[in-house]
Amino acid sequence: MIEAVGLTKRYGDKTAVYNLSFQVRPGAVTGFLGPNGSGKSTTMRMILGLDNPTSGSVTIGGHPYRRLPNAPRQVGALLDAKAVHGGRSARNHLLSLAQLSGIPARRVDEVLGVVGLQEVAKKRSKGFSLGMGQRLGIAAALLGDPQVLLFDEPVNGLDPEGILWVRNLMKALAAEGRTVFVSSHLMSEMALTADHLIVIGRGQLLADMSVKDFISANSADFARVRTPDSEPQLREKLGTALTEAGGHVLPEQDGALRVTGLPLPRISDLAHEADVRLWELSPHQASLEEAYMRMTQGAVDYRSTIDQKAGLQQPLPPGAQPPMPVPGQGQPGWYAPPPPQQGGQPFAMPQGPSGPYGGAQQGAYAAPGAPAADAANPYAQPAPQAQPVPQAQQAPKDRTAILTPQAQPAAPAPQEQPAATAPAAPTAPQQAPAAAPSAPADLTKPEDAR
Ligand SMILES: Nc1ncnc2c1ncn2[C@@H]1O[C@H](COP(=O)(O)OP(=O)(O)OP(=O)(O)O)[C@@H](O)[C@H]1O
Repeated sequence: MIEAVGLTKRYGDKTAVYNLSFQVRPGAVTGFLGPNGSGKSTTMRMILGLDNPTSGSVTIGGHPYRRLPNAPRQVGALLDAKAVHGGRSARNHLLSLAQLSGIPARRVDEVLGVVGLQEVAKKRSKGFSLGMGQRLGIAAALLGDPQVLLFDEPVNGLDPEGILWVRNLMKALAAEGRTVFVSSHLMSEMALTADHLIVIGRGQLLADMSVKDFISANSADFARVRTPDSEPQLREKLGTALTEAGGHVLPEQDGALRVTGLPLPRISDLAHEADVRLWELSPHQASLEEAYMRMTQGAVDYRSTIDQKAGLQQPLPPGAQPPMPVPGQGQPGWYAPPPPQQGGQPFAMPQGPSGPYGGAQQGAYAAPGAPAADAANPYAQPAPQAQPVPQAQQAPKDRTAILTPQAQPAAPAPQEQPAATAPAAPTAPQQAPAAAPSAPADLTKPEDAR
């Protein structure tokens, strides 16, 4: 298990990570989400002992990474797939890492097969595509057959088959009881891969809960209603009737109406009473992407001037910044209204000390995450029989917490103390292995070797 307690990292007057407390449990894939610059890589670097926390601590199995006995056998990571000596072949790169750690050469060939690089094992890695580089980085992470794995954007540059393979690899690793912590900006992929989510914004914890709970906590089901395009007055009429009946009505880009707060039969009845014909009346559920956007909108630092989130976000006045998310309500100004405040809220909202952003609180944790039951996914690729893990395998609901800064997204106050100096040593997980591994798990072998 990875455990962070009050983890804070400052670079001069820049607070990259502030008072982060969370646990990443074995037996589940935990997604690590946050907008650009929110502190994910910094957090991962601190977990791996590549950066010193300014305050707080993070441990793996109860020890800081640098004090772990046989760290490379216990922890594997993909942080920067480009951190490879380009003049070396893939095999020689892995071989040198293995030799540094006393890992037998046969394990190198195993992981090359696992990631599908056996055909290009003797080619220099500087000629590798982005996706091939990612595969090589994943191979390095698997080299020591570790129980704890960290992947920073592992599907970056992978083709669809590669993405599917990584998805199944993550799940298979978790199903074996390993701790899998993976960051990604691909929400659709995270929705399919992760059991649990840790979401940060501007270095602070925003949510710590199952994917399912995250979506229901940050979105609401809604109905799409369309009236005949040729008769805009009917749309107006229906909108008025629905609003008067207590519905929340917002226009969609294609001319439909997004309605919340009214059940579908009631919408149908109201349309009938208003003598408005309908071309569409359909139920919709928000996606993880939509829930994530809603949760993190106020914590986004870098935004295109022409980006209006494809109609999801209500336009702000010129120069206005969206407010930080509100606990249990997500981001104000988004089409999906807040989830029910009473009875329907699946997470706790613990209180805690104020932080530089206005108040970050420590999460509440309960039972450990349940291991996924289905260990059928092969690591080796391609993964022709791979199936998405059903929602039922998600982490238990009671291990949830939502933590939200309450005030301004302004920069934290300048710090009095100098930034901690990052250790000069490793820059990539490939430098991790240091000890001989025990026999690798069967699932890490290529299919044809089993
Ligand atoms: N060595 C450093 N010196 C100064 N500032 C840094 C350093 N490393 C990171 N930062 C800053 O800390 C913040 C968090 O950066 P980090 O790379 O951890 O974010 P991230 O969530 O991984 O972003 P992305 O999704 O874009 O990869 C950013 O504002 C970044 O500029």
